[in-house]
Amino acid sequence: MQKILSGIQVKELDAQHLKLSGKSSLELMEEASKAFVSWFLEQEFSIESPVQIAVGGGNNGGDGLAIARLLTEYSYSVFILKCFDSADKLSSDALFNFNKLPDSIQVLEFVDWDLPENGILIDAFLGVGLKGDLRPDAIKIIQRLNEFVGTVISVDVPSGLASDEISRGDIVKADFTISFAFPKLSLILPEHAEFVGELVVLKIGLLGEAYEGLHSSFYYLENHDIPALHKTFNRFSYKGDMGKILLVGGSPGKMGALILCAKSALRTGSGLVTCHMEDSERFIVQTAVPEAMASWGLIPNPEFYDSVGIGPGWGTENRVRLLKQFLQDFKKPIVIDADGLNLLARNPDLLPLVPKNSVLTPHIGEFTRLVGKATNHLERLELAKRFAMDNELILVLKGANTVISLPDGRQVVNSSGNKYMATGGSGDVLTGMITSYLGMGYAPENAALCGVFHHGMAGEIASKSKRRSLIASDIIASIPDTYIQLDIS
Ligand SMILES: NC(=O)C1=CN([C@@H]2O[C@H](COP(=O)(O)OP(=O)(O)OC[C@H]3O[C@@H](n4cnc5c(N)ncnc54)[C@H](O)[C@@H]3O)[C@@H](O)[C@H]2O)[C@@H](O)CC1
Ligand SMILES: Nc1ncnc2c1ncn2[C@@H]1O[C@H](COP(=O)(O)OP(=O)(O)O)[C@@H](O)[C@H]1O
Ligand SMILES: [K+]
Repeated sequence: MQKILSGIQVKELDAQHLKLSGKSSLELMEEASKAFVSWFLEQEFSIESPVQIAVGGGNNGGDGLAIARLLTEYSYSVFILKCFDSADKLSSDALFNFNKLPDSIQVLEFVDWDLPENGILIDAFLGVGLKGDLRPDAIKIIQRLNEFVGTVISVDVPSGLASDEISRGDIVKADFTISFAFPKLSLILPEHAEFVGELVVLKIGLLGEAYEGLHSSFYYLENHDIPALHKTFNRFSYKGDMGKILLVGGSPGKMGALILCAKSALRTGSGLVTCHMEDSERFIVQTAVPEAMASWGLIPNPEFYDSVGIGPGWGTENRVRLLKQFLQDFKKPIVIDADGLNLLARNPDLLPLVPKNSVLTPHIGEFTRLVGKATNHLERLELAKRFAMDNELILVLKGANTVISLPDGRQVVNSSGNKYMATGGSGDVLTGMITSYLGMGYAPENAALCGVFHHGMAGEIASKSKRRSLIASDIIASIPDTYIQLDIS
């Protein structure tokens, strides 16, 4: 997994990397710009769309100038919007690229920019070199860039966004942010979602010795990390190897949550799924998921199960005794979600009974009730880290970039998923997936990482054809494609 570095560390990395690799900063700029252009070409933006590039005086602007030159090689008509005073104020690498601009590129003074109605705006005004509060002239530029109605693509970070803290005020509102090597921490904070748009991280050769030497407790979970986290099964595997799991949840009017959870566990690979619910509700489970078994009343013989997921749609009335009894009897890691978490929040004496390395999956509301209130997401992540370490639990804080806090203090930021997954029942699907992996004997950390990643990826696959029509069942229907795309048997 790639480490996520702070803005200060990024500076340190640049300097160290150039020293150790023998590369020049100009070579690195060319590499980043080429990676950007490859991504740009993959999007198949119309060649008819004019491309305006807002260029600042630092190396972020330098990237913009190199991108301009490269894009003309692919027949795009490119305009430079000069957001710097004069060429002698450019950083040396930016100046080099300014002097290499082909004649076909028109360079416009920013004040003369006649805001077009459409096309593409590449924002290479300010990157991670932003220091302190924006100067008044920069604020004006950002406000005007934000009047543009076409597609806005920010290079490295949306201009005006600070790298390590919560930013407010004037920041470019991008449709896409194309960052290099690893995401800067501020790009994954929900407070910044309206500025970052869709986050794309492109690999450039910045991840050598210098990068290895820098410490961070934040990691970024991506496609290529996933196959190694999976267990393999052989041809003698039988349904017992694939895990016997119990899902406790549902209540009158909320049986859908348990049903989605059971279906998703089965699609993830569970061998044997039993749903535990109130007596009166068992027929709906048996009808909706014939592959699952039903149980009600007391939980007989809990030791039979390899893992257990508790909470989706369960309600909180008259549940404490059953939960307490169960936690006293069951010693293997489990998954707790939704009303299971609400019960823990109301009965903190139960928390020490939760088996070590269990996976708790709150959304922000449940997190606030269980762990505490935070004034911003950075503070919330710090609370999450402490909670996971102090209780020796794995805390999955759900959201646009779900963050998995591990008992050893590492915090893993998920890269998969999209806004179309913000739909009722999508969390229940995740609970089924993580419980399924636990039941298959995955280490709890790997179960949480695989569950979160595959869930987001299934959402992405489903949304290709569904967009805002996506419902939680579509996520379940796309779980098989995640195995196919990641080549997992
Ligand atoms: N890691 C690297 O070495 C690479 C860095 N690259 C690019 O370089 C960027 C960083 O470049 P720099 O360090 O030159 O910094 P930037 O270009 O991000 O910022 C420096 C510019 O911002 C202006 N500025 C700073 N604070 C300001 C404020 N408060 N109000 C108004 N203007 C302000 C400065 O006057 C200067 O023009 C990255 O974001 C990335 O785009 C890429 O070339 C790829 C490789
Ligand atoms: N904007 C988003 N981008 C990516 N994933 C999202 C987004 N919004 C929600 N999700 C994911 O969808 C799921 C929603 O879970 P939850 O809030 O528990 O919903 P529910 O209670 O309806 O099941 C989480 O896994 C979350 O990470
Ligand atoms: K930028």
